[in-house]
Amino acid sequence: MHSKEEISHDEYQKTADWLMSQTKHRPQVAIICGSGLGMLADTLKCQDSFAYSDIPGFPQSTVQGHAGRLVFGELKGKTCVCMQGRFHMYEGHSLCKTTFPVRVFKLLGVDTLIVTNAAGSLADGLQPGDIMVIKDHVNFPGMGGLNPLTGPNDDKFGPRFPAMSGCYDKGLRCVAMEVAKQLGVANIMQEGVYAMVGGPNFESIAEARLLHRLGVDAVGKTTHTHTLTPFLHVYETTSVTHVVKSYEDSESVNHDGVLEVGRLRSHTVQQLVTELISRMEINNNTTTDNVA
Ligand SMILES: O=P(O)(O)O[C@H]1O[C@H](CO)[C@@H](O)[C@H]1O
Ligand code: HPA
Repeated sequence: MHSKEEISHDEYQKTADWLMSQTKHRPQVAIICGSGLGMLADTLKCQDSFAYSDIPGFPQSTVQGHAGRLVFGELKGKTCVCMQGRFHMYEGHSLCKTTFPVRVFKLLGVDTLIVTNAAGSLADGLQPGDIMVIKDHVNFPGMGGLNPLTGPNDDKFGPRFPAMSGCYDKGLRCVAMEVAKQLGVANIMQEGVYAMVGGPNFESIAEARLLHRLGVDAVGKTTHTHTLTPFLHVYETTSVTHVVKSYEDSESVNHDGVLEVGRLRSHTVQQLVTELISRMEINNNTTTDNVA
């Protein structure tokens, strides 16, 4: 069963030590790129990049649109590490494997995590191509006991019972909305609630309607597992795709369509993240105080 696998502190440390022996970069910010959104990594300067298959202990990406590379470099004067490709439960990874890189990032000195993803729209006001800033999540697998934090707690990574109320950094969300205004994209950006489901199938019409009634704005198959790691300032943005909610709707959602929307919005997401990073005060560990 997924939740049984355990990874020791030494294993995370071994991967972190290997990376530190291969690059001089010491990142403060980590960026995880969602489906079709990996181009962000190409904008880093003075790059050192590693295929996941060459990094000791790292899982492998198997999904189209997730290149499987870890890229270190500079963005707007901040040292960053960028995942071009993430790991999903539906690929067969245990949940602690899907979150493995986030704990390694902590050991590298990262204190801010920026996550992008693709997800289907359930809210009436969210159109395909819109951007949703995640303000909260519903962790369906977690509510049923599938949680990367299951098992012995490693106090070095956070408390046994972490609170989720402040999970998505309010200061970063405010700055993101300011940046959206400055870039002229505030009309396609709003805050909302993301729900993770197991997948890999897309939702049935009845499931989509149920999620909508439960207060979910967008649905995907990943993401919050990374944000359950309570030591980081987290900012997360969703690139919204179409979800079928009506029996009369002749469209059906598919992964190629998801990648297309990702590509369509990748430039805007890239601009948003770059400007957000440029405004961060990172060294004093007080991103939440840095509201523009
Ligand atoms: O969450 P990301 O990796 O962006 O991908 C989303 O897009 C894929 C489905 O097309 C699923 O993996 C879903 O979670
Ligand atoms: O999980 C999903 N469901 C619906 N639409 C999506 N678009 C990306 N991911 C998803």
